[in-house]
Amino acid sequence: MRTTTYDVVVIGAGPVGENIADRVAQGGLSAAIVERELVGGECSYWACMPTKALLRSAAALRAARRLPGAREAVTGDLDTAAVLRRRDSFASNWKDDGQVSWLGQAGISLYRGQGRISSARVVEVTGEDGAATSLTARHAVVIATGSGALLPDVAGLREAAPWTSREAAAASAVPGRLAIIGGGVVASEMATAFAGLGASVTMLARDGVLPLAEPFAGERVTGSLRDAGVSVRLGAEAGSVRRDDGGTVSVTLTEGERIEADELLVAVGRTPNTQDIGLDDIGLTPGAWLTVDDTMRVLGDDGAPIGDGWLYAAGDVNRRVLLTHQGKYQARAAGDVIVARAKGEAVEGGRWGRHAATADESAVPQVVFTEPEIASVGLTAAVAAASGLRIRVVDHDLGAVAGSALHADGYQGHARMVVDEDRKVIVGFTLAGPDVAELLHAATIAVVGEVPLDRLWHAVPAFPTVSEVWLRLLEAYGR
Ligand SMILES: Cc1cc2nc3c(=O)[nH]c(=O)nc-3n(C[C@H](O)[C@H](O)[C@H](O)COP(=O)(O)OP(=O)(O)OC[C@H]3O[C@@H](n4cnc5c(N)ncnc54)[C@H](O)[C@@H]3O)c2cc1C
Ligand SMILES: NC(=O)c1ccc[n+]([C@@H]2O[C@H](COP(=O)([O-])OP(=O)(O)OC[C@H]3O[C@@H](n4cnc5c(N)ncnc54)[C@H](O)[C@@H]3O)[C@@H](O)[C@H]2O)c1
Repeated sequence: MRTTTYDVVVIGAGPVGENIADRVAQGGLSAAIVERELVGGECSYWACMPTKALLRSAAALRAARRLPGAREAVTGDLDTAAVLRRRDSFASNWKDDGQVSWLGQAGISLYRGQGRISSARVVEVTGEDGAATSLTARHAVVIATGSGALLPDVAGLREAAPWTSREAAAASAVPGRLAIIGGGVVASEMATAFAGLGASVTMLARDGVLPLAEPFAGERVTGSLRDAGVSVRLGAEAGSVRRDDGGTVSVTLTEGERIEADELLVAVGRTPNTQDIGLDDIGLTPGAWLTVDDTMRVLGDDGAPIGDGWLYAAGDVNRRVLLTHQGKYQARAAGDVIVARAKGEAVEGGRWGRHAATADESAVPQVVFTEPEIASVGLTAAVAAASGLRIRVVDHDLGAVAGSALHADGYQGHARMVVDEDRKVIVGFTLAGPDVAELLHAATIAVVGEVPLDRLWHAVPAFPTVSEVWLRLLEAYGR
């Protein structure tokens, strides 16, 4: 077996693995990355990028139709084939040459194949041809293997060959009828996308729509999905599934009703890609999420770092936050701390230190690209209250802001800020409305910076922008 030594070996070349390898290379260490599919991972080819491309054209069309003058210029329907072609290009036609050449420029060595930890600091790579290579890491091995779609234990589901988010994101045609099990982020975005592309969609949202967001977010998305013709079945649970010889899928609900569709998308969460990466050989459980400290070092059952601290895990696989931008934030912390430890430099792993992913706890931004868009950061009122904070919730009608009225006739939206009354800082912020995504970062800065409310009065939103909602919220709060 060929054996090579690097300072750092990363398993998984998704957005997180790529960023860690880049960070350690920039810090002067040598890095190898192991990938079994496409360099770029889930986000580039089957998740963030293609799904947002599927959503964007219909959103632009809706926006034009909200505006007199522009509305009259819209004379046709959405061109589905053009949307799918644009999606293909955003998925780089499922080819990774661009990202492979980026790795080369960054000085990172790529090994294609399945990576498996065979002993402390050693990763064995098995290529498609069965040939094995052994990579030894002088300083650290990083697991950045991501996650895959979770299939719930529903009778007949696997045999019915359902779509997961991968098949939905890469669909080459729009099914006439699409049933969706789930009510979370993937289910809501894909119901929006496929309804926009002309499918007749039924959504089985057992636990509600966007149940982890502020309640008004799920209510508004449910309302607009229904307006778009989606049958949103709150509380409905799939009992069994069957696909007949003609290809029709039937989902029998636990209460007995049968729903028929041409395709069935399952979107009920994720499972970690840790099944076959050698965890058993180092005292960890295959198939389990990995637990890490704030510098992304993997912890054993005893709460202590594995071995002398040579093993790290970042991104989806550690379950802290299943989002690309947050995984890349972890990657910057992990990459930099690996370099610092290798060079014997001080580690700043305390709260908000440069080597700690502190924001994962309570300052995570997310945009759900539904209609309306849901943009949020930090804690919901319910979570903040449950965590023992003394909070005050301030709400404002986003449509009542001059900038919103100009943005679109009949603009409907809502904004909520959650204030920690003891510290007089914002701990949560949620916006629901057309095109609110780009408003989010101001709220993220307020939450991460713990900007006192009396200072926020001096951050004056420009007139007439939708951001003026900040002033209205402060006025409602009072000073
Ligand atoms: C439908 C969908 C839409 C999403 N949209 C968004 C969005 O809009 N914004 C956002 O922030 N997040 C979004 N996410 C979440 C985002 O995709 C993930 O958080 C992100 O991809 C995680 O990155 P990662 O590098 O940890 O893992 P991944 O992207 O899963 O990459 C892991 C890589 O490791 C490889 N790998 C796994 N095991 C091995 C092994 N043993 N050997 C070698 N290689 C291996 C895999 O092939 C893969 O390339 C979405 C997720 C889904 C499912
Ligand atoms: N725009 C974005 O940021 C974006 C878009 C898509 C996905 N993502 C990320 O990808 C991850 C996966 O998304 P997801 O939607 O699969 O997971 P999710 O955790 O957001 O939602 C899963 C939903 O399925 C429900 N559920 C669980 N088991 C069920 C069952 N047996 N039957 C019916 N419903 C069931 C849950 O209550 C939950 O509401 C998320 O963590 C999300 O953050 C992000």
